[in-house]
Amino acid sequence: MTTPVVEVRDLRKAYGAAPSAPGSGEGPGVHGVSFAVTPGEIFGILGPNGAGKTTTVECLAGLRDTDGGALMVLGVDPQTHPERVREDLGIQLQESHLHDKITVEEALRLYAAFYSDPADVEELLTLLDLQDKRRTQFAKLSGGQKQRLSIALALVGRPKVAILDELTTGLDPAARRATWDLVERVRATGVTILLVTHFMDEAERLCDRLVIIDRGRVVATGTPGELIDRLDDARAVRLRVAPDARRRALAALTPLVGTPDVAAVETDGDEIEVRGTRRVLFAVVPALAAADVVPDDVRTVSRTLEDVFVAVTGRAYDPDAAPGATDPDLSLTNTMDGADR
Ligand SMILES: Nc1ncnc2c1ncn2[C@@H]1O[C@H](COP(=O)(O)OP(=O)(O)OP(=O)(O)O)[C@@H](O)[C@H]1O
Repeated sequence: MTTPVVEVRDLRKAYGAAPSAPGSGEGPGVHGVSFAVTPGEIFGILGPNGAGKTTTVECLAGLRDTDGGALMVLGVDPQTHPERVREDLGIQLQESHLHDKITVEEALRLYAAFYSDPADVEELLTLLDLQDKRRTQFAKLSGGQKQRLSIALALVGRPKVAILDELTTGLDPAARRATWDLVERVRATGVTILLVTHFMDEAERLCDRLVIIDRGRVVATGTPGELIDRLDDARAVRLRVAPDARRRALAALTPLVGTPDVAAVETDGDEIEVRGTRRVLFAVVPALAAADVVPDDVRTVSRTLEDVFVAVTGRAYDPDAAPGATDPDLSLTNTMDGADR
């Protein structure tokens, strides 16, 4: 088995006292998170706001002290040797703040000066599509350009692992898609990526594997496909059948419920929906053929990571749900400094 580049075992970090409200869990923080990231992956940490994602990556970067558990980044414990971890770890945290007047190129050269063997600034400008913006001041950049600059800054120390936190929050759909392409481009250069996000579609699109975190705990781990396929009704086949064949179609399909690949048959307007495993289509087609029903239209529908969240937590996914107390004074800045330990 490949040695993980990042390993988190039973990480614990609590903020303040546990809440007294019934059902509100153990209070804000992280309460036993475990996962391992293998080299070259885009690994996702997905969950609603306040789930504990940023806390987890800040502990990994040695920016916060933990209360318990074991952490390893490229063979080094970030809690005991944060400075060694930072040599190989690039981190782009939420809300990067740079001086309004600093230009893109100045910012990159300034950050490069902190490293003995920095990445080539020209290469970074090209990789992140910022050549045309090199002389633009930070305050004049669009949201997408600021995000691209923050990724470039996270990569300036030639990290082996890059942590990207809530990259696409506030971006329009086109800028989001462009940012996703960039993340894939960065991974293609050999950097392992730890992607923190509360966007289900982003995780589904980008991550090779992921953990879903809710209220400080891991509630699911796997590839997006594995997590979805574990649902009892991972897929659905939707059929439109002419009114005169409808009764025959239902008579053929209803007895399939309870067979290994079929969980339910339901009607919805003029459509019939058969839900089941990813092999549900294999059950539907022979049954229709035997009854000589030719549908006017057939579509397959896949579930999403949002359905996985609902299935494992029993709650609807509210990306903005932030349980527990917040710390109004906590303002995170880019790079290693600025976090309160
Ligand atoms: N310094 C702090 N003091 C008190 N509570 C904190 C502190 N930092 C985080 N928290 C709380 O701990 C919980 C987890 O926060 P964290 O930032 O790790 O969540 P998150 O999943 O990254 O969400 P978000 O995207 O909103 O940052 C939240 O309830 C948050 O309010």
